Amino acid sequence: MAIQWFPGHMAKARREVTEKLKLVDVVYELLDARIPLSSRNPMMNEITQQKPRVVLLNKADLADPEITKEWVAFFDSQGTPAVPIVATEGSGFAKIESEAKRLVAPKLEAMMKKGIRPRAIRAMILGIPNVGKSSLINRMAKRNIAKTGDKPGVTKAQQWIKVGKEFELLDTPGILWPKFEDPEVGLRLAATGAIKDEVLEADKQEISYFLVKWLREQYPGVLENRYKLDILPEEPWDTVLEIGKKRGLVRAGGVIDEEGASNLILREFRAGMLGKISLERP
Ligand SMILES: Nc1nc2c(ncn2[C@@H]2O[C@H](COP(=O)(O)OP(=O)(O)OP(=O)(O)O)[C@@H](O)[C@H]2O)c(=O)[nH]1
Repeated sequence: MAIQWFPGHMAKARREVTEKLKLVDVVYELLDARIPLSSRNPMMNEITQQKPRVVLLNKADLADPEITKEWVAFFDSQGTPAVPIVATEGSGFAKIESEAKRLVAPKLEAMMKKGIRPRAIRAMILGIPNVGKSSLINRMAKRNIAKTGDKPGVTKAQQWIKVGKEFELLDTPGILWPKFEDPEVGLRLAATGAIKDEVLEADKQEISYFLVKWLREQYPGVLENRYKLDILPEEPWDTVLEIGKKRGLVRAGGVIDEEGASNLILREFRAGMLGKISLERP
């Protein structure tokens, strides 16, 4: 999504989310399992206030399973249950529902005591662009719900998607902006493909250097294995050039196509071809 977040957009997004929040019992905060804090809206607590919240660590198929466990423990320690999921495959979905039910149970009991008949639990999905909101909604709905959330000016009545007997999901997600202030956060978002490269001030090369440096430090052997490198150069720019050479990205006159090499590394990382890798630790 090519949306750019200007102050006006942020205010509007926040207003829309606040309106939707009034309709639901529980919020699913969708984060990228590879970069949970970087993919979290900086004002999440303020915006959702006291609303019960379940963190969903999406794209868990691409993340380092050990680090994902650490993140679950981290969020638990903060009092927010967290569930690793793969929205595109439907894995982790049973727990999505049971956690929400657990959080909303006291409210439903209080309603019953007042003689109000129990009703379905109502939930909404909230997250930054590209984190998998539509994939999750479609998978939970078991059909394709048209994307309308990111089209300015397109308004449509809120619809509820029935998920089982006791559960309903709002058919449009709440979209919030990511953090932009911290350059490292920006690089993590860019490396995972959460923000379009064109939107970012950093160029492809810089993003690939960031990724290569992280892999060198945190995942020894990964680059060597994938690109058949005998020795890993000390500097990230030399590594990128070396990978370009190995992959035959060489222009006339023997000049290595550095941008091509950067693109290749990013593309392969995003597709999970370098393995299950997380870019952020609790
Ligand atoms: N590997 C993997 N890819 C996923 C998963 N969930 C979503 N994706 C992919 O991530 C991309 C973005 O997914 P969407 O569902 O369009 O994300 P969104 O949050 O609705 O995006 P916006 O409409 O931009 O706000 C798509 O290419 C999906 O196929 C997942 O669990 N694993």
